[in-house]
Amino acid sequence: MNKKSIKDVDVKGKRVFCRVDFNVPMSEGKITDETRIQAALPTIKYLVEGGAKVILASHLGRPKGEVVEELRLTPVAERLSELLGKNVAKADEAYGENVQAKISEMADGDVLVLENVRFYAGETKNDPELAKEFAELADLYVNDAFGAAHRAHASTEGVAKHLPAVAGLLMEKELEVLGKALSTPERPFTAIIGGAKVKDKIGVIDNLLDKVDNLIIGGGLAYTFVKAQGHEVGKSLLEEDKIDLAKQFMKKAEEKGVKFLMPVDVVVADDFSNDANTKEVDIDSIPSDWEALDIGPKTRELFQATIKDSKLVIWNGPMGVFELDAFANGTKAVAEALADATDTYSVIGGGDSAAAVEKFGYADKMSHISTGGGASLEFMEGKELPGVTALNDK
Ligand SMILES: Nc1ncnc2c1ncn2[C@@H]1O[C@H](COP(=O)(O)OP(=O)(O)OP(=O)(O)O)[C@@H](O)[C@H]1O
Ligand SMILES: O=C(O)[C@H](O)COP(=O)(O)O
Repeated sequence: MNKKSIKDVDVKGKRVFCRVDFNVPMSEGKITDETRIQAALPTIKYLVEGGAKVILASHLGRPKGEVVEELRLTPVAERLSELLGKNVAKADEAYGENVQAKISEMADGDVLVLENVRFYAGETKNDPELAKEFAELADLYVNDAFGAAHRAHASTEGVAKHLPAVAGLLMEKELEVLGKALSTPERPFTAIIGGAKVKDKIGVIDNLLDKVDNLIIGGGLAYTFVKAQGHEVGKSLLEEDKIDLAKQFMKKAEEKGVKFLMPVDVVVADDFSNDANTKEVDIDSIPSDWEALDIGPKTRELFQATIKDSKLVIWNGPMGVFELDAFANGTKAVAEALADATDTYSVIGGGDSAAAVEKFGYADKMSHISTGGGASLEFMEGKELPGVTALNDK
């Protein structure tokens, strides 16, 4: 990585404004998945042990510039305190006099969690005044929020203009793993792209076609490709305006010598529910009033065999509606194959695929699960991440 990290600077006695991604799923005031808090611990511990005054900033949800009681970071600060085994202070604001006063009382190694930065309208607008307010609080800026690095916001980008700005350990690891995978991949290199819409994956498919040996397409977006191949898709997800693009992608794959793998059979249902009537059909036999909600058994085998023969696999997006048990087998089969393929370096591109791997109990068998959904997708598209660009070069 050509950006400075916390290992390149002295943190002792410094007030450190550390942007983390504590955007965790919550239900009735309880954290339902603390992966992102766990993922931020190495940097927080490094700063604590290094004698910094650790000021943590994060967003939670999308409160749109207003205080939303359910989106306060208080439960996160409480959980962090348990995980660190030490007192963690919490501010009810993210800058200003009260926060300054709290910081002035901090001893080296103390931790303070600021309030949700998205309670201020200036955050998502990347307001320079808000960025300056954040900078006023600290001597050093650390960005460990890989999950929010694709956002040019005041706490992810603007603040870096006013302070020495370096990456945290999670940020560094994410960039190293994803960067290495895309620049010097071990081969055969396979990308598995699923999820709901072609529209969301155009950039990533286009960029990966320049890099991979095999491209596997599954999930709801596959049916636009199936239609482009000339098959009927019934009531399956279809983006009519992307059929031509799907054809172009298949042509590009052929020109580049990329093996393009699509579902050869599917599980169709007469309703979008666990109780629907279902059947397995070949890809050229989707009934007109049924929808394909998962890949079928032959496809599972085909995809699993390709995974087994790969040295590196990047996976983004489920193969079917994995939230419903009746349509989870395809996604489960991919997760299982990755878990079994001990010689294969497996990179899970965050979001729903990460949730699926967790759900099926294979998380600890994966080589790397990214904490970024949108961020990892933009990285795989080859886009610059503003939160990374803003950091100081080595
Ligand atoms: N065949 C299908 N028909 C309808 N929906 C599907 C199908 N296959 C998968 N999905 C749905 O796609 C959704 C996931 O796609 P989406 O593009 O939102 O997430 P993702 O690809 O994991 O991206 P992110 O990383 O941003 O979460 C899931 O909710 C899943 O149920
Ligand atoms: O959950 C995420 O992907 C990140 O925390 C970014 O959140 P956002 O999409 O609300 O900016």
